[in-house]
Amino acid sequence: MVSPISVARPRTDSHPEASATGRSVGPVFRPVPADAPDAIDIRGVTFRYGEQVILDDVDFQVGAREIVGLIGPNGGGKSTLLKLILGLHKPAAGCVRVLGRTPKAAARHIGYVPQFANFVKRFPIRVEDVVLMGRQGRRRQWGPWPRADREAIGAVLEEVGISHLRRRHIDALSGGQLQRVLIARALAAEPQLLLLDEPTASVDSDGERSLFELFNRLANRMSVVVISHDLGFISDYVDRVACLNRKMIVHDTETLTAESIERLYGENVQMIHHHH
Ligand SMILES: Nc1ncnc2c1ncn2[C@@H]1O[C@H](COP(=O)(O)OP(=O)(O)OP(=O)(O)O)[C@@H](O)[C@H]1O
Repeated sequence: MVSPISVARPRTDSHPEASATGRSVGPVFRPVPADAPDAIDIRGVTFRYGEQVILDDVDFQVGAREIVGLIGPNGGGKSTLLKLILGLHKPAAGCVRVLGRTPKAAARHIGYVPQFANFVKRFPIRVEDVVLMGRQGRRRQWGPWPRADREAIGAVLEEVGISHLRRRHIDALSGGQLQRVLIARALAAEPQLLLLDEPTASVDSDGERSLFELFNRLANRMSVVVISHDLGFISDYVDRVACLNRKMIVHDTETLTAESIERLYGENVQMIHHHH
């Protein structure tokens, strides 16, 4: 018999006023309008670096307030797919729509947490300065940050659990703390769609669980796509798992099994390690 990896996808922070969709009520819960566009609608997308086909006729949809895990072997094209959603790459064929618009038009409503290895720590700046950077796209004038922005990031720091680090310089942070700072920076933009590229790569397993709980909570008010190599965690906290290895296969987590993953990739995704 084939055993499912997980069937439990509880929403954290559940509340008696949970909506008809079964979603729990988060801090700034608003019902999903019936006509809300998909957060991501990718159809027939092909992308190449030179001659190398990285994405081959990929379809991928993510609904409003859905949380989707994106898995697949190293080099399978996961980061490339996020870059297409961000409008940093253009497809050779097919169509990418984000929040009902072109990626470029949607960009300021997308929060992006890049792979940790890409972040240079040696800037002489504090946590709050990094997080305030996330407000830049909403800014109307230069000069000191208005009080409203400082208050907004106070709420974000609290939500991400790093209020106590607000005045700390970033080169004094642990990997897990810095990861939370980057998540807070993305949330400071008040995104409708949050993209996270391996946000738990440098975090221990307690930290990883608490980050996945946070992502699950955030999906009460935004759509979330999280890349991870850790199937055990991911399947506990997401609505669906999408498997990408040049081609895309999307599962409901209730039908995803270790055997089906192995069949698709010829190996256990949990055993794939990152080499950055
Ligand atoms: N700028 C680039 N120029 C050429 N090839 C690239 C470039 N960036 C990535 N690639 C190649 O594209 C393929 C897909 O890379 P991508 O980073 O999207 O994979 P991934 O699934 O995110 O992998 P990982 O799990 O290792 O992060 C890889 O073969 C990679 O070497």
